[in-house]
Amino acid sequence: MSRYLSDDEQPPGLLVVVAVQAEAEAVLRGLKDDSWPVPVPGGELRRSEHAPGVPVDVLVGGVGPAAAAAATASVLAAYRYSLVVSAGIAGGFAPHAPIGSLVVAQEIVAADLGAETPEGFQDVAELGFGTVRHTPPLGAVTLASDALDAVSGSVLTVSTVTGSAERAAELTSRHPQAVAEAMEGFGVAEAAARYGIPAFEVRAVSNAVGPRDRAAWRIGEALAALERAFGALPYQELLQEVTRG
Ligand SMILES: O=C(O)c1cccc(C(=O)CC[C@H]2O[C@@H](n3cnc4c(=O)[nH]cnc43)[C@H](O)[C@@H]2O)c1
Repeated sequence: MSRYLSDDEQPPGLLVVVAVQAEAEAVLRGLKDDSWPVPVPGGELRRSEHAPGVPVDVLVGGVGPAAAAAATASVLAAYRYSLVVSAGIAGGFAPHAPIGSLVVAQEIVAADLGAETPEGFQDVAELGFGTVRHTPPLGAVTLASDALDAVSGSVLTVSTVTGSAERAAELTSRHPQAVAEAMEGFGVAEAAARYGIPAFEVRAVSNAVGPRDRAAWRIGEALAALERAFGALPYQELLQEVTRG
């Protein structure tokens, strides 16, 4: 008997979108990796049922907002979900999010989507062209932050990794609630919004946002934190929270 009902019959669950295979493996270890492959346009995702009746799908979407948006949208065209989660490693803004800590986004912000003007950077919302932020369901943010003992705040999506103290200061002056920087969250959230599905972002900090120092990276520590996160998330409560009317 199939443990996984057809898509029409099963309750829609969570889609977790990561950038690279190493992050997917950390998430699947957290889910006690009893997953199996499911075809999606362009490849496959891994499907598991971590909690009874709560399917969790894990997709490797690629690095950066465009790749993440395209990959997420192609899966949402094929399968139904109640929550879409952008997950992976991230840079943390000191002192809020030290290396090895977990972060949950209260808002997902496109931090470099806009224009340089004589008055300084203006984002596309300020220019009147669109949106630069998505707000995850507050109840889900609270549930996850409490369960993970995570820092919550603004998680910035950039297309260019910050590499100087000056750039980090610019970002925190524009986004005083910024706790982390990554490259996929806004793309994932944009795709989810096209399907009317709430988005969520959880990150494990691998490095400090600021001067480029790859020797200071702690990717292994961050991947271990990511594994812990996906072993500790209250999946059934999260789904109840986001599907409550
Ligand atoms: O070459 C560098 O100096 C460098 C510094 C930080 C990050 C990178 C990446 O290529 C990371 C891309 C990948 O990891 C996520 N990530 C992790 N730390 C950060 C960060 O500080 N800022 C932005 N993204 C980060 C990101 O989501 C990507 O998936 C290279």
